Amino acid sequence: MQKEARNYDKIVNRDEITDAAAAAFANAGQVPEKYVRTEEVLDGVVVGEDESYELPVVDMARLLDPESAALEIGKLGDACRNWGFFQLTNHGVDEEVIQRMKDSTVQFFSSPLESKKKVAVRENGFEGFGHHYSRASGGKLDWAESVILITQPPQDRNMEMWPTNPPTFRDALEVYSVEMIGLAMKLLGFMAADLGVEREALVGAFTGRRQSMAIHYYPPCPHREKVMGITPHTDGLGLTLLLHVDGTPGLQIRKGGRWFPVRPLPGAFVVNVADILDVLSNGTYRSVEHRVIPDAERARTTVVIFQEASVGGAVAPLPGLVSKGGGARYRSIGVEEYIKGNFNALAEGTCFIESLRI
Ligand SMILES: O=C(O)CCC(=O)C(=O)O
Ligand SMILES: [Fe+2]
Repeated sequence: MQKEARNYDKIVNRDEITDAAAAAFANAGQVPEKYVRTEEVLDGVVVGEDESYELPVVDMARLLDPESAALEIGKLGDACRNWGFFQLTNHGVDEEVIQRMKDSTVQFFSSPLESKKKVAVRENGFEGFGHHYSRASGGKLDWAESVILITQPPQDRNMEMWPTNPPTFRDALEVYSVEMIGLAMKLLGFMAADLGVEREALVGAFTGRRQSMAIHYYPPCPHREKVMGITPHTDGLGLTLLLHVDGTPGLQIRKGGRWFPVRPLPGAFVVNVADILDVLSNGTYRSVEHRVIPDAERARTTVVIFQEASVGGAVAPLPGLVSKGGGARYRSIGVEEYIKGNFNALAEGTCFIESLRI
């Protein structure tokens, strides 16, 4: 797909990180009005430390072992149906590749604002350094700074938006991005087995499609009840792979009207079903709303990879699943129209795939 085919004009509107914002992030004794969102933060009960619950954990080593595969595929399927999220252990991704990505990300965010602004978001631009998810919140901003980039396929990249500081960043991201395609494809193969479709039907929908990534830095905030790290949203693409750079928690998943905090397992990825996979699976797998609340004391940094998917140029339920009975639960839509609709919905704070429901 040519990048010219994507025109985000009038849809995407990002905010730059101002000097004032950077100063507030560095010293959060006082939260500027633009970031105060107490009502939103208090919307919905957060499940407390005292309540025991377990977010699903899927073990890649057990998926790969023929002795345990069937059971583990069942766990994977349950996680995608009931939570839309799971933590993935024993993922097999080269630890050095992960470490280089982590180090480069930390170094990027700790560099001076002037340096980060070399890749600042542009008007109507989708990529770059800035505030990315705040639009749904009536002019209020997220307590975070982020970079979003298109990473695959290589011809879709806008290299002028790729940081050169630290000098390791581009190379680390290039290698990491390829590893994440491999990891996504492995997982999708097991998801296909769980859904009862041909491996190629699901893996093929993701093969050669666009990959983008976000790195996020959430400064600590002693007034946690006032600020939102990321506005509640569902992910608009196919599959999301999230890496915790540090051990700081903050991600919360909505289930049954309550927010469940994720307790990051050391060395695990957090994987979630995004909207297009929900559609492909004909609503069997769920793309679930999530948000981030910053920590009171510790900064939090994440690296997030988004894999896009489509079938024959459309976002639609896989034919193999529709024919299984019940009919299509979503109507088919061209992928370009989908992406635009999704951005519009994100800006409005609605969920685009709801409008595709039959
Ligand atoms: O940083 C996180 O924990 C969540 C990021 C996220 O939801 C996103 O980038 O879509
Ligand atoms: Fe997300």
